[in-house]
Amino acid sequence: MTRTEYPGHTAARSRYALELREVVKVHGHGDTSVTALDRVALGIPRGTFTAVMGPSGSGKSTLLHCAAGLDRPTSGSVVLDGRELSGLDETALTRLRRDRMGFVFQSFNLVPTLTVEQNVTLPLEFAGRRADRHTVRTLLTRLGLGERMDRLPAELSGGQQQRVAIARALLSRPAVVFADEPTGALDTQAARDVLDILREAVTASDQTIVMVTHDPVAASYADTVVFFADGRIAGTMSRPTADAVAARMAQLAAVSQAQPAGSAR
Ligand SMILES: Nc1ncnc2c1ncn2[C@@H]1O[C@H](COP(=O)(O)OP(=O)(O)OP(=O)(O)O)[C@@H](O)[C@H]1O
Repeated sequence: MTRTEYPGHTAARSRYALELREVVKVHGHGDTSVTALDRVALGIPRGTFTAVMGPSGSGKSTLLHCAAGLDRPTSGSVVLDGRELSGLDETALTRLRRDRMGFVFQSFNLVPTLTVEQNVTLPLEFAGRRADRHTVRTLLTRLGLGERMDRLPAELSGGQQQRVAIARALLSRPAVVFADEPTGALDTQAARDVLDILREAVTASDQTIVMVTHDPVAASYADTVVFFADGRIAGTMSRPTADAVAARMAQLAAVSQAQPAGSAR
């Protein structure tokens, strides 16, 4: 099976922030086992924005968990920033996640008792490093939060809270930012602002973002959409438009209705 990679990029290893090599993930055992990922081969070039889409149960969350080392593949390997995750023990994995990965979730996951600035610098403090105040201020100003550094999360709108979470994810310039439905809890305008920020982090700052989403509009901000169906890559789309993504998703949903998601394979 060939690795799914994007046009214009060679297979040179250093180009990839993240590689999945023939990754299989089976949940459970025996008759009730489910193959959530079925020999997934994927290379995510550095400095690109990738959206991962697919019907419910197609394996998106499992992919994100295996890629971030939160779950171990049954077979195959994951290489993040040149490091193969299967060779790392839990301590090394935790360190790699802290130092080289950023996370943005639908539910923001901010610490309610800490200010915006404290939330943003928390991962660095856990790593025993001091955040440069000027860098933090510059980042927060770029994200429209320069005047709100001393506020608590409860004093901010949902969109502002998500921007704090994005600042937290970007501060250490991680190799990959994983975003799981980052606009799922936001209204249309706040969602657009968040997507603009993610897009700019890639275009202007060369960050690498992998975003799971159900929303074709959100996916249209990516360079490439990777479609999943039934634990396998069902195709990719470069320079996606929301309409083209929605049409492809409708096709996948029709196929998945014919073969119910979650059926044991
Ligand atoms: N811990 C688990 N134990 C057993 N089966 C699981 C487990 N986690 C996921 N699965 C199954 O693996 C398959 C893929 O699930 P996954 O959550 O990765 O899909 P998804 O595309 O993220 O779905 P959704 O869009 O609904 O979040 C599904 O059939 C699911 O029921």
